[in-house]
Parts: sequence; C-alpha cells; structure tokens
Amino acid sequence: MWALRAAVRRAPWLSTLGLRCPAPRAPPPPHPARLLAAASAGHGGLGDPDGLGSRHRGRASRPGEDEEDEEDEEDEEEELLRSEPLLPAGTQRVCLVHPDVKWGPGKPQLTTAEWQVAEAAALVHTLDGWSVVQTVVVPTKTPHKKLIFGRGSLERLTERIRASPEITSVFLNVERMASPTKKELEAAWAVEVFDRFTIVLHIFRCNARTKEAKLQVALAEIPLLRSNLKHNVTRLDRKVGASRYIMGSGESFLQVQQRLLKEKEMKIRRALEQLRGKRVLLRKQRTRREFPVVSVLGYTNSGKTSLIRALTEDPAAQPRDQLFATLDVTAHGAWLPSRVPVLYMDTVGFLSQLPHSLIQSFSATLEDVAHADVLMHVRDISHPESEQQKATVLSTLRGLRLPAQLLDSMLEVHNKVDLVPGYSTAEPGALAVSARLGLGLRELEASLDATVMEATGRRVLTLRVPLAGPQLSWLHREATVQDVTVQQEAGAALVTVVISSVAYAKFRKLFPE
Ligand SMILES: Nc1nc2c(ncn2[C@@H]2O[C@H](COP(=O)(O)OP(=O)(O)OP(=O)(O)O)[C@@H](O)[C@H]2O)c(=O)[nH]1
Ligand SMILES: [Mg+2]
Repeated sequence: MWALRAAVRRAPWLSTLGLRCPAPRAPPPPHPARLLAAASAGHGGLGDPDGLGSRHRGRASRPGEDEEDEEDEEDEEEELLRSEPLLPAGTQRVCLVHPDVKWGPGKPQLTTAEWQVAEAAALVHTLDGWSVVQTVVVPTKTPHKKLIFGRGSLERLTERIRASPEITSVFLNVERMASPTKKELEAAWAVEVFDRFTIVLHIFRCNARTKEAKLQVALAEIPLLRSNLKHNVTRLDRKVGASRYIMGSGESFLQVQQRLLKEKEMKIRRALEQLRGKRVLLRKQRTRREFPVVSVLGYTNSGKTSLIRALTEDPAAQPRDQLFATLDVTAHGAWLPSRVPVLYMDTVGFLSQLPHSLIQSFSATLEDVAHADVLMHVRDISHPESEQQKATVLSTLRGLRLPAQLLDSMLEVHNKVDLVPGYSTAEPGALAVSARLGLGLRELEASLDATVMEATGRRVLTLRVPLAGPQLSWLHREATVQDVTVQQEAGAALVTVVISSVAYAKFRKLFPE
C-alpha cells in the first residue's frame, strides 16, 4: 500500500490541492508506481493544478509582480478569515439545558431526549477545557416562543442556575437561538448562553485546516454575524442616542455594517468558487487517469478515518476521539486485491440537526461524494443510536441528490464490532469490521473490489500479445496487469489484466485481432 502512497506524494497535483499526502517508507514496486509516476510526469498538466500552465497565463508580468499579487491575495484572505472568538477562552463548567419537546411538529423523530443530551455532552467535551457539570431536561410545549420554556419552567430553571455558582455558562441544546433570546436568558441566568450552532461552528473553526474548509466555515458564520449585528447596533443606538447616520453618506451605521458584511460574503463565495474550479479540474484529472474513487462517509466518530488508515496504512489519516475531527476531504491511495489502485476519500462526518447553513457551506466539499465511483457508509455499530445515525446519514445523502445507481451500490460497513461481542448482522450485503483490530478487512477489500469493478465497467481478461510489439507496455500503461506468462517459442505472452471497457475498446482499435 505504501508504494502507491509514495507515488501519490510525488504527484504535485495532490499536494497543491490540499490533499494530505504521507511520507514514503520504502521504494515503490513497479506497476502502480509507474502508473502514478506517469500521471505526475506532466502529460495533461497534472503538475499544474489549475490546468492553465501558470496562474497568470495570457498576460505578461513584470518582475516581482506575481509575488505582490500573491501577498495581496494572502492579505485579503486573512481579512476574510479574521473573526471574533465565538466562545470564551479557558475552562468552562457548563450546565446543559435540553428543551424536551414532547408534542407537536417540533418533536424529534427516531431519537430520545437521553441521546440528544448525550450527543450535546459529546459536543461540549470536544472543546478544550470544557466540561458538563449539570444536565437539565426541561419539557416544553413552546420551543419556538422567544424564551423557549413556559413561565413556571423558566423560573425553576433560573433559580437552579443562579443557585449553582460552579456553572460558568449554559449550553441550550437548540439549533439556533435568536439574539434577543440569548440576551434575555443571559440576563436572567447571569452567565453566557450558547446554542448548538455556535458550538458546532466553533468546533468546525478549530478543526478546519485547508483554505477551503476555513472559507466554508467563514461563510457559515455570516447568518450569525448578520443577526448579531442588527441586535447590537439597535442596542448601541438606544444606549448612546447617537446619530444613526454616518456623516454625509446618507447611510446609517447599521446599513454600512450590513453592506460590509454583504461584501465579505461575496468575496468568500468568489474565493470558494475559484477553489471549486480547481476541485472540478482535479476530478477530471482523476477520471482521465481512471483512478476509481471510493467516498467514505458516515456519522461523525463512526470510524471513517480509522478505517481508511487500516485499509491504506496511511499515517496521514489521523483518527481522533472527537466529533468533526475530519473537515477537509483528503485522498488516500491503496490497492485493491485485484491490484487496481484506488483512492479513498475521507469526508466530513454527519450529525443530526446539523445547522443548515453549515451543511450548505460544505456542500461543495460533499460534491466529491457525488463524483465517486463507489460509496462506503461506515457505521459505529456499537453506538446505541446506530439506527438513528444511519437514518440521518441516508436522509442527508438524499438531500445531496446523488445518482440512484451510486446510492444503490453503496457498501454498508458495520465498524467497531470489537465492542459488541458475538456481533453478526442480518442486513444483506453489510460487512462487519473492526478498524481498530483489523478484523474483516480482507472481506471488505474483496467486496470493494467487486463493487469497484462493476461500477467502473472493469473486467479481468487474459490477452495474447506478441512479445516484440508495443501491446504489453500499452497494457502496463492503460490497465492493471495482474500476470504475464511468456511463451518464448511462440514469441508471445499471455497477459491477465483488469481493464475498463473504454480502455479495452481503445486496445482493440489500436491492435485489431
Ligand atoms: N473500539 C473501536 N474504536 C474505534 C474503531 N474504529 C474507530 N474507533 C475509534 O473511534 C474514534 C473515532 O474514530 P475516527 O476514525 O476519527 O472517526 P471519524 O468517523 O473519522 O470521525 P469524524 O472525522 O470526527 O467524523 C477514535 O477514537 C477511534 O480510535 C473500532 O473498530 N473499534
Ligand atoms: Mg474522520
């Protein structure tokens, strides 16, 4: 597996586009290395990530101009990514307040308050130095009202929080809290109050590594900034009684701030659009090179990164016991048992009630999922809410409007079986594995092999070719050679290859029987 990774590392198109590449540990064996080396040798501009030969093709540049442009771009990018902290620094002892909606349309389906609380607590524990010191589940019939709870419940809750000096902040487990609600609850409880959106956004901010992920998080923040802005400016106006208009401009302070925010949003979108262009090119290059792509997806913390690491032995795949450890789509190379090289794409994990603007801003990243040849859905089978997690993943995938064929051929992997003694699955086609202990991986690879072959129209053929002709090297270049038996007297060789239907048609055209 390492050899392919070594070759992947050398291909500049991968590293330039933010795909993490591991260090090689040993010299590569012949075939896949040659395949990828050919890919990085410059045919079709693989070493040229934007496919244009140069960032500024088409215009002459004076000495130093490129560097100046780059510096300007960096400054602008820094400006776009500059943001106020979402959460206070340092230790926080949190009171987790969960509004339990028992009736009506707001009542959550398929889950229980107990598990929603467990998931909220896991989000808090993901934050450095944060812990949950109290958990309160408060029934409510009015989750959409300004103060979320009925008067009596709110009074009891307020008393409890005020009587607990160890509490330094409250995590109110609602998707979004309007600014006036936040202010009023903070005034009543005398501590800061955070919603799910802010907590998840903060985790995303901390875990975003690449430029694209950072910009996506910045975009997801815009609605929060917008609602805070309105509230803060109105309060400021009221407090200082200042003129609402900026001298001579005819624009109020609020309008100026709103305009600036709009401009920021446009710039982020533009920057993302540019990166997206590169992503499309990368995809085209991958298709041209015919690397089958397997997108690995699933609920957050289900073990996607661990499984990729187990399949590829790639140390760049870094699993962590954390929600949303992976935010950037990364590619990791390996071989299938048929010796076909494959790229595993590690993706962002899913979560129930993930704030909508976050899903939207990450939709470009998730597009990679749609352009895979095969999907692999990794489930944490030891999790008590495994079924609900599966339902969340499937409904998010439906929202991505993936090709039906891709969804139908999705492989379901039941991970963490080491935590469920005697586990066996009744689900047809599902494979039980333990990424941690390496159980079931050979069966999984065999199944992936068959699925990739089917999905990419590849098949195994044994072809007879003359030893003196160019056929053998052509097959080495364009297909996966599994075996060569030389028939010296006949001056020929029997070559067993895995070949796509497109490549086979080309072969026949070039070398008719
Ligand atoms: N016991 C056990 N733990 C596992 C197994 N696979 C993964 N884990 C643990 O589960 C946790 C999450 O693993 P990751 O691979 O980071 O999960 P992920 O799905 O990539 O998570 P996100 O990137 O946050 O969405 C880590 O602590 C892993 O060590 C397994 O087969 N058995
Ligand atoms: Mg991960």
